[in-house]
Amino acid sequence: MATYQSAPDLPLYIDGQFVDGFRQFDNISPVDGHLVSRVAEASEAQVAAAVKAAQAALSGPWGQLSVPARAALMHRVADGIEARFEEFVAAEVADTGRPENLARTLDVPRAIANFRTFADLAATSVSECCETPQADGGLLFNYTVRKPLGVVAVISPWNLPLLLLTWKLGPALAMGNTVVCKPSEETPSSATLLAEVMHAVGLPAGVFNLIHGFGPGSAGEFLTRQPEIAAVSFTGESRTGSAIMKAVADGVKEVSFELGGKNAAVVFADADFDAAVAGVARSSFFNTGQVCLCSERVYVERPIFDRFVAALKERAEALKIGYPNEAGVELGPLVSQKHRDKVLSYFALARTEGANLITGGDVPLFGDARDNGSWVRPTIWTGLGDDARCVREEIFGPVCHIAPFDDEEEVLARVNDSQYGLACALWTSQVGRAHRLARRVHTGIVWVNSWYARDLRTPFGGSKLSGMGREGGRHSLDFYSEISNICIKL
Ligand SMILES: NC(=O)c1ccc[n+]([C@@H]2O[C@H](COP(=O)([O-])OP(=O)(O)OC[C@H]3O[C@@H](n4cnc5c(N)ncnc54)[C@H](O)[C@@H]3O)[C@@H](O)[C@H]2O)c1
Ligand SMILES: O=C/C=C/C=C(\O)C(=O)O
Repeated sequence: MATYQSAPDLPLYIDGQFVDGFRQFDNISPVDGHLVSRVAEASEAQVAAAVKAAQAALSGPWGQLSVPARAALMHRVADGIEARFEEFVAAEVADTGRPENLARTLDVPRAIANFRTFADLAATSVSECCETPQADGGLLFNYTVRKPLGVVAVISPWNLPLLLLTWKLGPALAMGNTVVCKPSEETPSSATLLAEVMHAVGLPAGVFNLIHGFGPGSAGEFLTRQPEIAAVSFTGESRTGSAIMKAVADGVKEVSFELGGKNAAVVFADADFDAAVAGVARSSFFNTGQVCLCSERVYVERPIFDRFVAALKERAEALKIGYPNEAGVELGPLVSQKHRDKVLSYFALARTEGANLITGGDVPLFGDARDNGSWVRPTIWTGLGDDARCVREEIFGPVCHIAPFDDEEEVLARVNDSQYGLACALWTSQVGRAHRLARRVHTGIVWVNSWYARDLRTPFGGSKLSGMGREGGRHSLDFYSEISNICIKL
């Protein structure tokens, strides 16, 4: 049984040593506001030291390791996470208040899979080659080799803390880079536990470094401004991506951005109704709506609109909200009071914009310690126009707006009318329509009769304000390595 009571102070991990920061900040539970831990904040000098240690490690034993040897080490990291599985569950629950079952079935298993998948992909990847006959009868033989980029800055968000940190760490390390990681200030616990696993596995000092702190004017910004970093892999808000892009522009650093979204779910009248209701309830309220892929916009074909709204209302009101270790709990709190204030500001905005409130729109009163937490109710609106801010701006909470539509061309235009382009879920029984629409939707990812079903070999990422680049499968191998072409005249 995972426990999520207060933990000890959380240190930094720099050059193979656990060290204090220049000051500490509080890590507060979103369940009931209790102090989870005090966290070391890295100074600019400590961030610079971490990057220098990572740079030095590239020319040490780590830089001499073969791909299979690195892959074997990644598997040992996965073994280390497995061995401390319940501690990782407790760490994610302590910081996010999520249901234990979610951490046990998604977050920690995916961290293990992230290391194992990219260890195996790196160890089995092949390079390109070609032969070019010459006019003089000679031959040119071209082949490519993958080299590490160097020091990679890994900056991750709070909504799936361990999953998203390891989604980057797995391929970055498997491809021979060294890393300096800056997890979100909201969720430092599982990253710190991971540092203990890395240390126990015996990664050479400087290969993996962990700094805690905030963004602007703190560890996050300091990291992006270090001249020695070769690339930044970032997941977070679109505006943060923009700030990081500016910070690394002068150095022309490589960036991989997985940013925000305002994703649509489209339900046609011919869809499996019960599957679509269950699927949209999941895609709108999963992880309390704190997933960049969540459907905050739902379009339902007019003949089933009223029936669908009623059914989704019933599902939302049946969701079990409760303590992380309660049996059957499905929804936890939002990650912080600050984030709840943002979500509540959209609840108020919706009233101003004239939304019909179908359910939710407020804070549940428990009459216990949870009233000091960051809870909101799952919320459904209808009646807003496509130009409403609540229909255009990312809210990042358990909320969706449902609108009717009449035909494919209309709904396609409305789905694509967004500054984001991350994900879309289509619910229909017509295979031809599914393929036709899927290729015309302007998002990096389209699910048909499903949502957040993942194969780690597939490209993941979005367009427009949703990001730059793709990670997943060989796309991660490509991003986290420098490819050189060697041409030999035979
Ligand atoms: N596309 C995806 O795969 C994906 C996944 C998860 C979250 N997100 C997005 O992330 C957001 C929620 O996460 P969040 O609130 O942690 O995002 P955020 O951008 O506020 O913070 C993300 C990380 O960046 C750091 N940071 C903030 N400002 C920085 C700066 N100027 N320089 C360097 N680092 C900085 C933060 O400390 C944190 O570690 C949502 O918009 C969500 O859509 C996207
Ligand atoms: O909140 C965004 C979730 C991103 C998920 C992934 O990057 C993944 O499942 O690999």
